[in-house]
Amino acid sequence: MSGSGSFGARYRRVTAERGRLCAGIDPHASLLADWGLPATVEGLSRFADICVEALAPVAAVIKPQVAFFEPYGAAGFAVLERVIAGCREAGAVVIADAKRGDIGSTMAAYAQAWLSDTSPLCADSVTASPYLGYESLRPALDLAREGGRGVFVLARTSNPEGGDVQQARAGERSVAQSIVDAAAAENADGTATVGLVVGATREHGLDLAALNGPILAPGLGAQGATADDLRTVFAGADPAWVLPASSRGVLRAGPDVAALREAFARTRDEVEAALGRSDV
Ligand SMILES: O=C(O)c1cc(=O)[nH]c(=O)n1[C@@H]1O[C@H](COP(=O)(O)O)[C@@H](O)[C@H]1O
Repeated sequence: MSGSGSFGARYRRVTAERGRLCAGIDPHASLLADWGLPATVEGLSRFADICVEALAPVAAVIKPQVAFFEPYGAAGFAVLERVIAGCREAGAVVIADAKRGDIGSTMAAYAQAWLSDTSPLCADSVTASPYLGYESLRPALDLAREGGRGVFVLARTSNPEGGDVQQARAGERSVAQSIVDAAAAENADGTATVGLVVGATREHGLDLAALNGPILAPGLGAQGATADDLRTVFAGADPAWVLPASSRGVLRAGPDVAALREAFARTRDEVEAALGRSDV
């Protein structure tokens, strides 16, 4: 899908209106305890409802971390379905942080789960690992493009161990740069179907200038990156596409809905001030 129905067009619209910060919904057991909630599906459900109420009407992008719903089995997935639907209804773009990656024929089923209207888990986009080979993600990339959705592909992750694989040389360039280049080639159609994940926690040495798609940048807050760091880490990228993400850094302000929303707004304003705008 191209033009105003593309993922990129929708992403640009909503981030221009609501600002560039992705709010993570990561129901860690320790956060549930801090919020006075039990580590049960009822606790998870209450945590999720508070997050949706506080964040969905104000955040441009929301990223529920699937891993924290999985330990509760089918009941956890039912809560996740509610989170995804509630955030989308309130106008936020949802990234299901599932980090899927498998051989192509299996990847097609993951794509159906996260990117097809027929699935109860359908989101606006999903995170994916290209480390079974970028082309193994093809079924997800194609389905996303068809439906005006997106795939955020891991390039250079925020964790210290990521460099072992991602900074390895693949001929003239690093493995991570080869992922960036594949995504940029894919986005030549102007849809911005392929986003990247590039951690905000360290300088990455990547050339992101030709990407023409969103760059999810986790690591703000709990992992130590600051809004000011964004200026240097993403100096070579179009700031309109940079999407810093914070989960625990914002969530620690809960469970009060107003306090949570205020923590989100404060972080978003810091990010906006640090990144500046190229498109207004
Ligand atoms: O894909 C991601 O979102 C992701 C990629 C990455 O490189 N680093 C990273 O921290 N994440 C996710 O971003 C969130 C970070 O959470 P906080 O450290 O609490 O802000 C978690 O859900 C991580 O799984």
